[in-house]
Amino acid sequence: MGVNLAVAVAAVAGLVSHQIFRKHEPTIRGFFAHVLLVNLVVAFGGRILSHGHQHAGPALYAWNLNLGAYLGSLVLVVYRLFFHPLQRYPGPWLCKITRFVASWHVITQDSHRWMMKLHEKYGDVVRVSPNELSYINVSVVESIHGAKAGKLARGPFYAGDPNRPADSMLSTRDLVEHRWRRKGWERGFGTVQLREFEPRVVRHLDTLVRQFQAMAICDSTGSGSNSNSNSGLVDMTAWAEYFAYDVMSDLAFSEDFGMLEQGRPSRYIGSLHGATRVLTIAAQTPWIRPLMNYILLLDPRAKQCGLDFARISKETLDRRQAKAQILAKGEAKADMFAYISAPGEGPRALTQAELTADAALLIAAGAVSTALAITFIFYYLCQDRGKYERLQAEIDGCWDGKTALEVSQLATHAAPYLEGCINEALRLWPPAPNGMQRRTPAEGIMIGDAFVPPETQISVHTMAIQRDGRWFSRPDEFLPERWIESEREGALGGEGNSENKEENENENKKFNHHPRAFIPFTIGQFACLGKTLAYQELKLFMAKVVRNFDFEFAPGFDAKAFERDVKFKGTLLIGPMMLKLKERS
Ligand code: HEM
Repeated sequence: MGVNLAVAVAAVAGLVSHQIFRKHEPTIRGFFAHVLLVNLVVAFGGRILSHGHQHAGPALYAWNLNLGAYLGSLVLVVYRLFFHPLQRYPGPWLCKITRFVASWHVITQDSHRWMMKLHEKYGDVVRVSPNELSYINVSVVESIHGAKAGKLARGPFYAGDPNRPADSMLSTRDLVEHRWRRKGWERGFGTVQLREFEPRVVRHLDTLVRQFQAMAICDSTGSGSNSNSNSGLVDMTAWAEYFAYDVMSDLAFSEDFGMLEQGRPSRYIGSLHGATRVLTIAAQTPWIRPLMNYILLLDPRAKQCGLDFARISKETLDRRQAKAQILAKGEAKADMFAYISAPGEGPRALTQAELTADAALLIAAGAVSTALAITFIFYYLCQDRGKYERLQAEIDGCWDGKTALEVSQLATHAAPYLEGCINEALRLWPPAPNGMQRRTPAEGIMIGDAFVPPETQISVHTMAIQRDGRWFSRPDEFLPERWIESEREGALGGEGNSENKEENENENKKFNHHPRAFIPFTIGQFACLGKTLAYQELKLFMAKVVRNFDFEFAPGFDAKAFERDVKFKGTLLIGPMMLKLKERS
């Protein structure tokens, strides 16, 4: 009886499931409804077949229940492997069945490397989860993220923390809502605003230089100017963070955390780092979200960090709103928040909860990535003295070190090598290395020459495309020269997949690079709003610091281990980078 029933139910369930799911992946609710349906069929069938065996009742029902759940899952597995609309896309079979594999790599914090390996093995498109595709071909970047991707909303990854009182501009998944909220933000990032903000960035750099001078070993004597036995040693990871967070809190809210002055991190950084791991895992795995509160009970530290982060963001907003009167009268300098919170053309005013979410986003989005980029620039420059000296010579030629420093002195034509160094660090280690998840619309979409069904998650994997030898020759090497047109001339044939004449010419350059495969800030409607500000900060930082100091790895610092230990937690996560600094005479 049991085997016959199992076969009959599996066949019926298979047919029904195929009809229900044939166009797209089931939602979690859909899956449970499906298991329930199979259960009903099993229970009903079991009841008929058990007629006359009254005593077997409860045991038989339990058996039916198990069988129903088992068959329901089995049918889903078979469906995902053989009948799913994405079944023809390559990928590990376990990833086709369950999202848990991808989630596991987020838990172990190595998802960026895992994704790169998947692309190496399976090629341009990989089915990384039952309902998710990752791409690395340059020809689809525009369709997924660029001008042609207007209908692609952000994917469920962005739904994030179920406990959050409101969405920030970044976590809003509604296209219309995102568009009008982003307009408010854009006002704070205009050319005029950035010019006004510039002296404030330089002021923080002056504090940093003073602190480094106090730690530096005097160049002329070679002896320490500081009695501390650690004199001359700095942790660039930490100081880059102090700089980036102080700048962002100042530009965003007209106050700074005082990290550069005090030479130690504020609680804000600790709470942000502590809170993001669980949030990233939850973002990756939608079914975990309802369980978030229970998971946090197992990790009280993460829970406390989350609460601290929310509290500090709220306090910052409260202080800023208390100052609003003064700012309105023009007695204090405007900041980004003045623009974001000003009533715009949107259909309604932002709620207090939305403003708090945006306040947290403003500092976190602005500071983390900039700090990472600074550290990686030093990571590569300290491995090659020739590159360090070339950059130093270029900066010496742009700025005398005495007059006020302005970013206009470091424009691309004047300091191309500096820009090349920044681009290479962002190419090799994009702070947000994994793809920016998008969801296909209800009618599905063409990506390249293939139709991708409705409600599928898709993205271009940033780190994998930026390290692909077809788009960047010698892809794992730090070569700032590849961004300087005159130095890209040369004999080496490229390996690029050319699509037109311009790209054929590109292939014959010595350092082949494909501008459309360089997407550290992503592109299109969700592109980074702070890109220009980020270049401004990075250029000013490098000019001030490299003009005044020489750096090398501290004795005993293991550069290979530093790189090997880079992890992913929403953004990259790196360890301390100890450098020895020396003031230039
Ligand atoms: C090297 C530095 C930076 C990098 C590599 C970077 C990268 C990115 C990326 C990849 C995104 C898309 C995120 C997503 O869709 O999930 C993004 C969004 C964003 N970034 Fe940046 N960013 C940097 C610096 C900054 C700075 C200095 C700010 C200033 C506040 C900023 C503000 C934003 C904002 C507001 C968004 C959200 C845009 C939207 O939702 O429409 N970023 N950034």
